[in-house]
Amino acid sequence: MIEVSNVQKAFNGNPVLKGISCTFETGKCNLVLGGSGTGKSVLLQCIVGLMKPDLGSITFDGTMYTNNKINIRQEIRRKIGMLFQGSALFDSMTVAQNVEFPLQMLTPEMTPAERRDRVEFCLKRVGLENAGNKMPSEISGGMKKRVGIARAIAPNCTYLFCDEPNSGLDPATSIKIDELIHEITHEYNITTVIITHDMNSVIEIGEHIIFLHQGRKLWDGTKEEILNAQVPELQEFIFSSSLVRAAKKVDEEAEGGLASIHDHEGGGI
Ligand SMILES: Nc1ncnc2c1ncn2[C@@H]1O[C@H](COP(=O)(O)OP(=O)(O)OP(=O)(O)O)[C@@H](O)[C@H]1O
Repeated sequence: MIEVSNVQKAFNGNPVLKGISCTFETGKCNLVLGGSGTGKSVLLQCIVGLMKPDLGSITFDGTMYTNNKINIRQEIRRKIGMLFQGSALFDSMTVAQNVEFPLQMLTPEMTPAERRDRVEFCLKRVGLENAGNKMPSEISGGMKKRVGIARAIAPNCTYLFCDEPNSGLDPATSIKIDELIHEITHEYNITTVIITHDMNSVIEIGEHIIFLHQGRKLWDGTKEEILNAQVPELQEFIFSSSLVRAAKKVDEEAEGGLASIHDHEGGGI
C-alpha cells in the first residue's frame, strides 16, 4: 500500500497540489482521475521521486520515501515499474533489448541467460512472444504499450505506475491494454496506480479511484460508487463522457421508463 499524506507542491508560488492525502491499495488498480491540469502528473512525479513535494510525506508499505536516506529511497525505487505516456521505448533497440534494459540497470547479479529467460517470459506474458527482434518503429501503438508493460514488470516490480496508458489508442486496443494491466496487477499482487481521464478505464478497471480537481482530492471510491457520487465537479466530469451519458440513459429507460428520462433532460445534470 502507498500512503500519501498532505502532499503540497507549488511552481513559482502557484499551488498545484494543495494538500493531497490518499492511499493506493495493494493488488488493485488505483486510478487517479481528473481533468487536464488538475495535478495528476505532478502527483505521480512526486510519488515516484522524480519531483520533490514542498510538504507532506509518502510511504511505501510502511517505509517512508520522502526525505529518507538515499539507500532506502533507492531500494524502493528499484521496486517501481513505470509505463510512460507514449511508451518511451528506445528507438535504436529491439523490443527484447528494451525489455532487458532495466534488468541490466537494476539486477546486475542476473546472468545473461537468466536475463534472456526473463525477457522471454515477460514478452510472452504480454502476448508478444514473436516480437522480440522487431524494432519499435515496426510495431503498432498498442504493441508499444505492451512492450512498455513488459519492460515495467521485468524487474519484478511491486508498484506499477502508468501515465495515461490509453493515450493514442483506439477504444478496442485501450480495453485490451486496461485488461492486461488489470490481470497483471492481480496475478502479481502489484500496487498499480494509473493516471487517466478516460471514463472507459474507470468502468473497466477502476477498483479504487481518486478524483482530483484543481489540486485537491475531492472524492475517492470504487467504480460501483462513482456514478452516484454527490460531488458536483465529479458529476460534471463523468457526465461530460458521452459513453457514460448513453449508459445512464439506458439504465434510466430500464428503471424508470421514458418519462423519467425526459424529466432529466429538462433539468440537466
Ligand atoms: N515543472 C513544472 N513547472 C511549472 N509548472 C508545472 C510543472 N509541471 C506541471 N506544472 C503545472 O502544474 C499544473 C498541473 O499539471 P499536471 O501535468 O500535473 O496536470 P495533469 O492533471 O496531469 O493534466 P493532463 O491530464 O493534461 O496531463 C499545470 O498547470 C502545469 O502547467
